[in-house]
Amino acid sequence: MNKNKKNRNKPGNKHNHSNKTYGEKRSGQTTKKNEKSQGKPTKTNKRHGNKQSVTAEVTCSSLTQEGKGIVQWKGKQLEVEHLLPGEIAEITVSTNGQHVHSKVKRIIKTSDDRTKPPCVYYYECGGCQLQHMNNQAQERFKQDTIDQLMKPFGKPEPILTMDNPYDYRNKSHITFGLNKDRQIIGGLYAQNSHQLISMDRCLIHDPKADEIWNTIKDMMKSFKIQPYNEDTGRGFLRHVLVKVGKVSGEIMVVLVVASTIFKGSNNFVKALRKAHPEITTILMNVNNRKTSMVLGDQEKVLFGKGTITDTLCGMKFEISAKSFYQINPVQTEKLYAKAIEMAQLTGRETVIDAYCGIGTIGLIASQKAGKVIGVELNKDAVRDAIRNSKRNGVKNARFHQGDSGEFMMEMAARGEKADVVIMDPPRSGSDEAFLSSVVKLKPKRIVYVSCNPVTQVRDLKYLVQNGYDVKGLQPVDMFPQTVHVECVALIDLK
Ligand SMILES: C[S@@+](CC[C@H](N)C(=O)[O-])C[C@H]1O[C@@H](n2cnc3c(N)ncnc32)[C@H](O)[C@@H]1O
Repeated sequence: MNKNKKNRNKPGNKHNHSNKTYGEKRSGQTTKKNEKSQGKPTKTNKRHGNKQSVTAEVTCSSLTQEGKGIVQWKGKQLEVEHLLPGEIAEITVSTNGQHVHSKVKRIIKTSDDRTKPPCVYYYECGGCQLQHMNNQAQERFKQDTIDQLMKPFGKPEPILTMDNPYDYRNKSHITFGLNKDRQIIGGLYAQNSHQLISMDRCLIHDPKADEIWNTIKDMMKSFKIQPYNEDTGRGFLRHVLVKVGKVSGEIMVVLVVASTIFKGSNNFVKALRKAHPEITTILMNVNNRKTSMVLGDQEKVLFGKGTITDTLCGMKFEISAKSFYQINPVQTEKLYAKAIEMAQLTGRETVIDAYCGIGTIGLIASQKAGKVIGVELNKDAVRDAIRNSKRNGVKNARFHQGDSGEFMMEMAARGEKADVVIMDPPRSGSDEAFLSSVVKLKPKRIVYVSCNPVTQVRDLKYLVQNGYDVKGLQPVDMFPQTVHVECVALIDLK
């Protein structure tokens, strides 16, 4: 599908930008001196019921943490997607009495930070938010975001960026549906919605993963497989998840389906393997619940061993469908190297690897530690961690399944000690149970790895109020083209 035509009028297409000022374009209109900072309503466009839409000329002053441009309009601060600081633009402002929504209509003065997004789906899809910024501007934006958030704790190091900031994702997740002509389409959802954007390539996915799900989409018709419809609950194939071992080349395909009966599964697997002999395992995951979660509980291996193996920091890791594994292995090696350097291990320490996933950080750290204790909620990930420990010949690591907070409380209650806690919680951050038991255990050092600096700041505040000092902060760009940024913090007992 050629979307170039459709995108011609979107911001980011340099040929579309006019350097004319608003005043030049609309000669004869009066401008008041103070209008610039307030935005200049130009005309009322439409009125539907109490919904009203106007066009206004605005100047973008700065960016929000979500990468949206901040502008002033009629004394209000608006957040406008895809607008950059210093840019002057015509925007459409829609109000319904309660909510105000604004959108770029035309860019009048373009920032030097702007680049043409290489992805033709960028302005529809919700996956990336920063493709309209060049690499330097993305780096500056992420550094500024971290510097601002971390101000109470000191100055972060320069962010570790990625040389080739595309094709990096080792995990791709695609949804299927029908278009208005009832043709099968596959793609990603538009931002904050369940509107499926039909696409054939995502530029941050591994290219092989995209080839595979496109083959699956093309096979669906001949195998009479209907995409699942969230509203009616009818249909069979909900999603395809592809995991790629970037070093090993092993590939896992997970067909997420809505029912346990997969008619013709043998022939389907045979045909898929014929088209892609590089696939090393195929699973069927049954998700028959009304949920936005991708994977369900039931899983059946249709071909291969059901896991893939990959190499990270010189160690081999087995990865299950449901286990967490960092999605950008190039940057993960930098992140882990930094985290382990911050831990300053001498070979004697007891290290807790909390929220350990498949044991990656703990097993890599075990080479420099006395003993590693890993704790993780997900059963499959713990099973992987134990297997990974054996596979790499690690003798000084143990893994436990359970809630990290409860595990630490029990450790503290038993009077056990830890020298270093490495923690890497999900985006929601840690919890008081965990943090208070860390404070009780009194490790001399905590290394906090986070993919959400906002919750990390909250947790750092708790630790600082309870006897710890933040001694180092290292941002890492694990998710180029998106607003997300990873940060690792070194925290020492005062
Ligand atoms: C960001 S991942 C980090 C995994 C691992 N450290 C890595 O680098 O691959 C967070 C992990 O925390 C696990 N998790 C979430 N809540 C948890 C909890 N309350 N207790 C223990 N683990 C939890 C998730 O299953 C996930 O594997």
